[in-house]
Amino acid sequence: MRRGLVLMGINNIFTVEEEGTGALYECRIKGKVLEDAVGDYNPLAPGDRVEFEEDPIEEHKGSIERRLERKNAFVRYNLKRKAPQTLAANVDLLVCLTSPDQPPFRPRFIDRVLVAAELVEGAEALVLLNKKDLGVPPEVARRLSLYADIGYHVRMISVKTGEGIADLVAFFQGKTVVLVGQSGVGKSSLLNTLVPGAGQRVGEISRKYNRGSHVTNYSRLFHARGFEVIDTPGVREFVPYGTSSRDVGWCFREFEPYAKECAYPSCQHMDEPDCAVKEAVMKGRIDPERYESYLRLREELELLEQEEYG
Ligand SMILES: Nc1nc2c(ncn2[C@@H]2O[C@H](COP(=O)(O)OP(=O)(O)OP(=O)(O)O)[C@@H](O)[C@H]2O)c(=O)[nH]1
Ligand SMILES: [Zn+2]
Repeated sequence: MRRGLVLMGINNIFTVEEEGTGALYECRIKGKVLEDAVGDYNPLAPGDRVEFEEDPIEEHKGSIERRLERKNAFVRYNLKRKAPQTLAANVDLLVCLTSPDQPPFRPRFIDRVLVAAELVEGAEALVLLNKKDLGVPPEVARRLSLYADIGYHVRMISVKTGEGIADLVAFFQGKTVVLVGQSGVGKSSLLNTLVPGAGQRVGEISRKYNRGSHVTNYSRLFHARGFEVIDTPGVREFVPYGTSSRDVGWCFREFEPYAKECAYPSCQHMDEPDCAVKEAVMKGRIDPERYESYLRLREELELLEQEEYG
């Protein structure tokens, strides 16, 4: 049995890089499901390690027999397909790439990615502002320092001028990092800086597997110097998966010390009496914008739950 690393998967065909040799195999899953991944919608993602068997006839084809134990998984809810989508596995650092302008800074998007990051066990999160060369308005700077205050990594770079890139590469050493971002923030540009030629390779792959459609709707692992980087599809909306409307408050990490003090253990921090979270918002100890993000995400998850079960 050979061992390998899943680099990407499109339409249930997985590109697996063999351990030791680095040879690439085009693999399918043997049988219908993987034993240890029963019930998963997409059982394999870039970053997964697998055992596979080489095809006896066709060179560089194979079948995946088993997924090795995962440390964690980064999952979003795919609104189009109405199903969870695992974007990456075995993640050390989730990078939410953003920009001060072009497209506009969207803190609500960041908050949602950070909620998803809280659900990736053992992974850290970095809020990474690209396009620093465009200038950083005070409101953006304030928000970034809020993220730092509540315990997330925060950095600013400019792919255009190269500012902050060397430090970023140093920070990434030894890690598997996942890039997430809205369209247009410069994700492809950053990826190309980290992994020269990556963009071109992505283009070739989409032509091969995604005939006609140029939109990359799958993630892909690349080896960079001293670290691994997983690129994910640029999305307009991001919905985290793996929590419920009732529990999502626990994914706003700065709420936690207060939430424990709420009169009701399952307090939703809305209209309940003696809600310590609301009180903290009122006293300025919790940022009102983060609280607003919470309310909106809670509501959206509730709507999705009604769609699913109603
Ligand atoms: N001013 C400035 N522009 C940048 C910087 N990085 C990227 N851009 C520009 O931003 C635009 C979008 O960059 P892309 O790398 O294509 O962004 P993306 O996030 O991959 O976007 P999608 O392909 O839509 O997912 C391009 O015109 C880049 O030249 C930067 O640091 N500063
Ligand atoms: Zn409460």
